Amino acid sequence: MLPIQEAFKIIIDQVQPLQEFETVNLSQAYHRILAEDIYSPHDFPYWDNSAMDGYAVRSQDLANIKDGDQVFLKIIEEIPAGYVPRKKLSANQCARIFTGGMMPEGADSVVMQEKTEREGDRVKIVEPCAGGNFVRKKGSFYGAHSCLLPAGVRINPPEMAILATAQSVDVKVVRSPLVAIISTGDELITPYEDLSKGKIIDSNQYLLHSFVFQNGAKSIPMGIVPDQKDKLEGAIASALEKSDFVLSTGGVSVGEYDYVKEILVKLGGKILMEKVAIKPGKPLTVAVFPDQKLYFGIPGNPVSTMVICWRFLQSAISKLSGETNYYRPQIIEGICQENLRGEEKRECYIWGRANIVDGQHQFNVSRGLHLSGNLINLQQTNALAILPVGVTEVNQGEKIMMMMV
Ligand SMILES: Nc1nc2c(c(=O)[nH]1)N[C@H]1C(S)=C(S)[C@@H](COP(=O)(O)OP(=O)(O)OC[C@H]3O[C@@H](n4cnc5c(N)ncnc54)[C@H](O)[C@@H]3O)O[C@H]1N2
Ligand code: MOO
Ligand SMILES: [Mg+2]
Repeated sequence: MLPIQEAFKIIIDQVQPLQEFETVNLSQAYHRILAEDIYSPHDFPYWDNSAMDGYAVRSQDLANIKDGDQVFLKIIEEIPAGYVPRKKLSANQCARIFTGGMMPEGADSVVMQEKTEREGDRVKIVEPCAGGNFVRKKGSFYGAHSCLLPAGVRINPPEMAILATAQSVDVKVVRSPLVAIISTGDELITPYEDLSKGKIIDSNQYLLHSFVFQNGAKSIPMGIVPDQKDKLEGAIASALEKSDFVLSTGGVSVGEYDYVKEILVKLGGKILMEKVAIKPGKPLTVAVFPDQKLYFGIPGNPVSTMVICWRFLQSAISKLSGETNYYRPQIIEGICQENLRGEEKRECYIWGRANIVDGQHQFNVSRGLHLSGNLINLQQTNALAILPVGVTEVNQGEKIMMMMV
């Protein structure tokens, strides 16, 4: 059995980021991978502006105020946001200004409204004021022509805002990966068919489709393929032709009808792994084809499928997508809330939830049977406790590493 770290490295080293790009409108750029560095001709902020509602002042007029002093400044202009000031401040003058308003010439500071008292066209100020107070200086966040976003990041809400502010309305992104999904098994039916004896509903198709979508790729559903060599060979060949990655579930163990491996070899694939020291998910089979396409033969048990997705496929799809930072998922330390059992030969992943209690992460195991066929108690999982190879017991109150999903 291949250790998990080695399996992960083999997979990741095989994945080559897509080198096909397209340009999309800003409104369509969410969740895509940026394919070029973003620069802007603008300074950020664009101009000196006020961070508060108040009065734009010359700080030297207020510098010497002592306890009990009162200084009156004459208000010569009102500057709402979006208005261009017309007047320059002279000694003992100020301008009424609102948050986001452009600073007038001569002013170097803003006194917030709450620290003032208005008396007609004058304002009374009783506290000294330092230069630069509440002024957002032009270019103080980022200077014009500096790189605002590097290629290879996923465009999430903050990046959407940056693209908008840089006026990058045509965004060069990486083509979305295409991931074909095959469910293998004579026992499988769709959720729309009547459940007849001996059958089982193909839940993996739905799990994988949503997982692929969640990870920013497009799925190509290939449906259910029976355990018949010719049909499976046809489906696998067609999936390889249409997609960047192929994911299938089932048919990778040692049973008489587990045909996936021999078909992969027949179609010219090189098997990179067929048994990984992971529980659940041991018979994970990965093959590479001469055109470098990767095939993931995922064990059919639903929890095994999900754990393989979380442990290996998030990173693989991310790297394929062109994301620079593709290491997933995050692993953090927590305190185990019950006794857990591991194995001598496989790294075990036990599903549950991590919560912060008294500033510390705690791991709570999901109720119900922990078997790789029980997909029901996988719901609302946000963490899997990791018991490394040979750690057969972790007791309540002990530290444990958790994979956050
Ligand atoms: N003699 C041995 N038997 C098994 C071993 C072993 O080492 N020696 N490994 C076990 C482990 S661990 C796993 S995991 C499974 C993996 O089996 P396969 O990948 O070949 O998958 P199948 O046999 O086709 O199915 C396993 C299980 O999952 C159900 N299934 C399959 N596809 C779906 C689907 N699309 N949706 C929902 N459920 C699905 C299927 O009905 C089976 O119950 O092998 C063990 N056996
Ligand atoms: O590895 Mo299997 O996935 O234990 O059920
Ligand atoms: Mg089998």
